[in-house]
Amino acid sequence: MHIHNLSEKNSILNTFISEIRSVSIQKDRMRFRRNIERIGEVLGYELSKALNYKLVSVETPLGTSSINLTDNTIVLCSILRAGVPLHNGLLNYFDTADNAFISAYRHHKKNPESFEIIVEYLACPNLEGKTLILADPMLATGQSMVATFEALKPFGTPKEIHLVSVIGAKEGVSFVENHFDKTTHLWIATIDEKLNEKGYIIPGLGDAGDLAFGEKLQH
Ligand SMILES: O=P(O)(O)OC[C@H]1O[C@H](OP(=O)(O)OP(=O)(O)O)[C@H](O)[C@@H]1O
Ligand SMILES: O=c1cc[nH]c(=O)[nH]1
Ligand SMILES: [Mg+2]
Repeated sequence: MHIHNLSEKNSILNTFISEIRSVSIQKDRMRFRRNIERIGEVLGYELSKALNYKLVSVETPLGTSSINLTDNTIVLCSILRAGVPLHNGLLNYFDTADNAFISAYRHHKKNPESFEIIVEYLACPNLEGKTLILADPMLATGQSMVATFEALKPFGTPKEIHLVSVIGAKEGVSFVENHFDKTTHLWIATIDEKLNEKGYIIPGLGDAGDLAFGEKLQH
């Protein structure tokens, strides 16, 4: 897998990452969502450099200009709920993309330290020969990303796959590395050291879905 960890180079992205991590700033829910969206825009811009381009002509009022434009047919799929603001950020740049949504959540049984991933809702176009962008801001154990990909398989075989995430744990990155083809790209804002016993990324940011949309009741 090609891992693109954008934190390896300093940029304005660091400001957005620090704000979603900060225990005081992250409480501003609108700012939290907007920062995830802004990170989606930055990741989308970087990802765009790996797409295919074709020379096209554009008529201006005064002449003709030639420019390389991407000819990838993109399907943008994000994992509910926390994926929504990241999806919006990516869609701000890939504005003609087709879109897929899937729900994947951790279902805790009696023991809060063990959970399974439940996939319930899935709306997806044909993926055959498409460029699939699979987005989820948190790559903790990596199980949601892998369960989602398995659920998408009946919709066709994408030509290329780009995973997009904001914060990953080393363990989750290795997990997806073992489950996806080696041609897959991972575009990630930063990678943290470890997970705690409940599967939260340390230091991470807490619960991205709750920070973006409010706490949910377990059912
Ligand atoms: O890599 P994993 O260990 O699978 O964990 C990551 C998943 O956890 C979060 O979702 P969560 O289950 O909290 O649902 P939510 O988005 O509804 O809050 C996050 O958005 C990922 O989907
Ligand atoms: O640290 C984590 C792990 C999974 N989901 C989150 O929102 N945060
Ligand atoms: Mg989720």
